[in-house]
Amino acid sequence: MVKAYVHDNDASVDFREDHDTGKPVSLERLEKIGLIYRKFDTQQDVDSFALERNYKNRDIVNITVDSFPDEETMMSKLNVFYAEHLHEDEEIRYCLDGEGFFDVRDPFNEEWIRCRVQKGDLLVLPAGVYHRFTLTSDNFIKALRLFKEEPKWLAYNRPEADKNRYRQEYLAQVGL
Ligand SMILES: CSCCC(=O)/C(O)=C/O
Ligand SMILES: [Fe+2]
Repeated sequence: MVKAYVHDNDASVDFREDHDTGKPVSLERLEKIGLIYRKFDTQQDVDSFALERNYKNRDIVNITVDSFPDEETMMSKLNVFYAEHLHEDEEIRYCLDGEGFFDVRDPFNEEWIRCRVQKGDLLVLPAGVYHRFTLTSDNFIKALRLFKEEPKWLAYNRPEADKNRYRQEYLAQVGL
């Protein structure tokens, strides 16, 4: 079961730390904002789930200190992932090893909901949801990224993306 909780918004502490307010977030609340969570132990289960949802492409990312030539390059990549953004396609992320934090902005009250994904955790992020990603203090994740269309990573940052068509559609879908 994924651990999800309200983020404490403490910008004075490294974003890879837990930032746990102690306020848990239920799967029902995640579903209300359009997220789907599944725990899958086998690749076959992931493949069937992806096929049901018409996913065509995938890649594997390994993000760790060794993936970068130096600390500065790593931090600049992490800062890109940590900027609040949306994508125009629904996307699946499945944790193969290590762990990471997906923070998802609750559109009803603007709280950040932090999901700690670990081996076997799968998240579906709907198109248009504002979110960000970071490694944890372990500095390692191996993740399968599944794409409905081409395997490209195009991020649209807030606030410019507020007027994006997919943002508007997302808000309508969740009832706002
Ligand atoms: C662990 S997957 C890499 C991050 C990513 O794909 C994403 O969409 C971050 O927002
Ligand atoms: Fe993203």
